[in-house]
Formats: sequence, C-alpha cells, structure tokens
Amino acid sequence: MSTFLEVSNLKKHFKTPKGLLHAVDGVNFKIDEGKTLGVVGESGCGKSTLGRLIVHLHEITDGKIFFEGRDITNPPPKEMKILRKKMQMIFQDPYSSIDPRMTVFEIIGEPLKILNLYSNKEDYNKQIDQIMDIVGLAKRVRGAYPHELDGGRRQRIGIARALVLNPQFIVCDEPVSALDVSIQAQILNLMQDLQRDRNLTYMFITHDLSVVKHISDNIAVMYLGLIVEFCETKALFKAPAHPYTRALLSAIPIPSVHERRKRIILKGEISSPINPAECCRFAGRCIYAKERCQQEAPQLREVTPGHFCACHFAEEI
Ligand SMILES: Nc1ncnc2c1ncn2[C@@H]1O[C@H](COP(=O)(O)OP(=O)(O)OP(=O)(O)O)[C@@H](O)[C@H]1O
Repeated sequence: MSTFLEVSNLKKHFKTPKGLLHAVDGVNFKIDEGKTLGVVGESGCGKSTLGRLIVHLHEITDGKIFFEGRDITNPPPKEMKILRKKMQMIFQDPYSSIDPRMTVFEIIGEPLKILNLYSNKEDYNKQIDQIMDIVGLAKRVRGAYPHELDGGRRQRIGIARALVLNPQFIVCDEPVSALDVSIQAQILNLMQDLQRDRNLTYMFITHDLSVVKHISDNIAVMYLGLIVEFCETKALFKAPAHPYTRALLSAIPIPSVHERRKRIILKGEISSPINPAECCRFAGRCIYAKERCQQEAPQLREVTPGHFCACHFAEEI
C-alpha cells in the first residue's frame, strides 16, 4: 500500500484584530490509498480549515502537501485544474454557496461546465444521469430544487456533485451531522460502497467520534489546531491515550445494560487559539495536568507501535 496523501508541518494562521489565530498549527499525517482518515475534535479546533487547506480552498501559511508522491503545496494553474478534478470536498450544507434557483440536474452538472469536461450535450446529460443513478437519486428529481427534497437526498446531491468529476480523494466535512440517525446510516453506507467501488480515499471530518468509528481506518484527534492523538481506529476506541480523547469517548453512550462508562466532563478554561503559549494547550482542562504541562508543549510521539499521542504523561494515566 502506498502513501497517497501526506501533509507535513501544515499551518494556517489567520490575522485577526487581536493577533494571529493559529487555526492549524503544524499538522503531520499520511493517508494510504483507498483508506479513510477520520478527523475529530470539538467545534473550532481547526478540522474544516485543515480540510480546506488540503483541497486548496485556503492559502497555506506554512508546511507542505504531497499527493501521490508529488509536492502540491503551491501548484501552478495548469496543475491546479487537474487537482480540482482529483480532489473534491463534500460539505454539511453545500447549498449555502449554491444558487437556490438551480435544479438538481444543474447543480450536479455545474462542475463539468466549470472545468469544461464534456464533449457535447448528450455526453453532459449522460454523465449526470449516470452519477445520479450511482448515488441513488431518482430521475424524477432531475428538475427539482434542493429545498424541495429531504436532507438525505440533498446530501446525495452533494455527493453526486463531487463524484461527477471522478475524483480520487474527497474531504468529507461533517457530511451527515445535520441528518437523522437512520438517514446518517444510509449516507455512510453509500459513501462506503462508493469508496470500495471507486477506490476512493477519504478524509472524514466530524465532531462526533461515533460517526467515524465504523468508516475510518485511522483517526486523528485535533485540539486547538494540533493533532493530539493519531492511531488506528480500533486502538483509539480500545485504549485512548490522550486525556482529551478519553473525555470525547466517554461522551458516547454505550448500548448495553451491562457496561457503563464514567462520563468525563471537561471543566476549566479553553485556551485561546490566538497567539497560543508554548505549553500543553489542553492543560487548562486536563485533570492530570502537572507543572510540566504549563511549561512545555508536548510533541506528538509514538507511545505504542503505530499509536501517537501528544501528552507528557500518556504512559502514566
Ligand atoms: N476565514 C477565517 N478567518 C479567521 N478565523 C477563521 C477563519 N476560518 C476559521 N477561523 C477560525 O479558525 C479556527 C478553526 O476553525 P474551523 O472552522 O477550522 O474549526 P472546526 O473544528 O472545523 O469547527 P466547526 O466544526 O465549528 O466548523 C476557529 O477559531 C475559527 O474561528
């Protein structure tokens, strides 16, 4: 298996009136071809910014991105056009940026038009019909407007719009967060089927660990712009190493009367992403924090084979 996507010391700092906001602050990871990396963490930890950096919807402050072994950090315009096809993004609410007067058919076909990827009208229609069929959208909704459809169908449109370009890599940003649990399962199943059939590689962003449990091969846990834990999904659920991950996991209900898990309620100050201090960013909320945590930022280090954690005391707690 080959490394498909790699990011190295990736950073995005936003200028704000109060100082530099370190939204993504030196992130490293790799994703193998055909695999899914789940990226989890609370609102504001930098998940969406990270996804947008990778697909070049944000300018990069520092660091590098490699795709299929090539440096794509600052691609020239010609390569950018190719990357636009190969890398796509699915959003929680794709309609905020789409003209509400566009029909389902027009929305799905728009990327083909923008990148001029069809030979004639017949080819254009055929490509859209095929993709609608693949994502389970009936022909009769071709002329419908998104607001006339339920959440599940609307998300199928978002998926079709990304897939119509035949990408290899998709950043999925909270694609099921706005959906009912039963519809969530349908969309997640569809995404898994598409991954298998088309050998897609996913980065799946969510604030909800239970959503990525069954679809991710690896999970990266983010906290205030940093990855604080990275490992295989099974290892994360079996033996979470970072106190923050433990708190996230403790919030997931267990569907068993025999098992109970003590809920860890995070207390204390969330530190600011603006001009962050050189210390553990989680220290203010961590029940295990010691003096060293206030003085020295923990590096992401391998605590057991393949299991990385940024906590000075991961082995002790
Ligand atoms: N364009 C921007 N300008 C300034 N600050 C920004 C911008 N975009 C994001 N931020 C800030 O960067 C930080 C990370 O935001 P981001 O949206 O990436 O987090 P997130 O984990 O995806 O959260 P959510 O799930 O709420 O979207 C936040 O503090 C946010 O306010």
